[in-house]
Amino acid sequence: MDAYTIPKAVIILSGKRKSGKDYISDLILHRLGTNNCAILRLSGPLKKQYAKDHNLDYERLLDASEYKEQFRQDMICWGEEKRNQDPGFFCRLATENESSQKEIWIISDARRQSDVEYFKENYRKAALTVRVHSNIDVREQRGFVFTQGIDDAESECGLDVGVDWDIIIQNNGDQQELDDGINKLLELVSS
Ligand SMILES: Nc1ncnc2c1ncn2[C@@H]1O[C@H](COP(=O)(O)OP(=O)(O)OP(=O)(O)O)[C@@H](O)[C@H]1O
Repeated sequence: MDAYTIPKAVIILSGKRKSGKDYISDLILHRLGTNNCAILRLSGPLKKQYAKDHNLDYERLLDASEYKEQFRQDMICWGEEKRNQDPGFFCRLATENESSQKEIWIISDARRQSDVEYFKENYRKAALTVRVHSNIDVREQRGFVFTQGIDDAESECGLDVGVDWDIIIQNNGDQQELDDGINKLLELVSS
């Protein structure tokens, strides 16, 4: 087993659409360095595993093609089924690739209670939960448009309540406030 298969820190990011999860994941990665740290996406392995199980072209499922649209609904159902059988299924897949050899993981897209529980249960001492918060008007300036069926679904609202976040990062366009949040997080990572 590789020395870093057990990470030193697992930074679990959650936030609404266009709150800045990807943006902040990149900032954290930049601060910690790619030698030590990697971004792991929970949404990535779903398509990969679906393609594998159904003998489909993974690359074509990733782009904005008709091909993907043909399978979208079935892929969503398949994902739900897998998660119902095994809530940690996609979390486990996301942490089984080369990136997970790094000693610090940034999970950039936790969406459900079961995602947070998975990492807290499996990496109890290393897990740090982070909520990225942006006001609705700021999110709208970044292109957010409320979409029924997405923004009122579990995948968007599952973590609105019920988690005692270790850190809440405010990402409302004030650089100092954002830096303060990230600095506080990095202090926890190194403590
Ligand atoms: N502090 C910031 N300064 C400048 N641009 C920002 C900042 N935060 C976010 N953005 C920009 O806002 C847009 C949305 O951010 P991002 O993609 O990180 O959000 P997200 O939470 O990952 O969204 P989604 O859930 O839709 O993937 C991006 O273009 C990003 O570059």
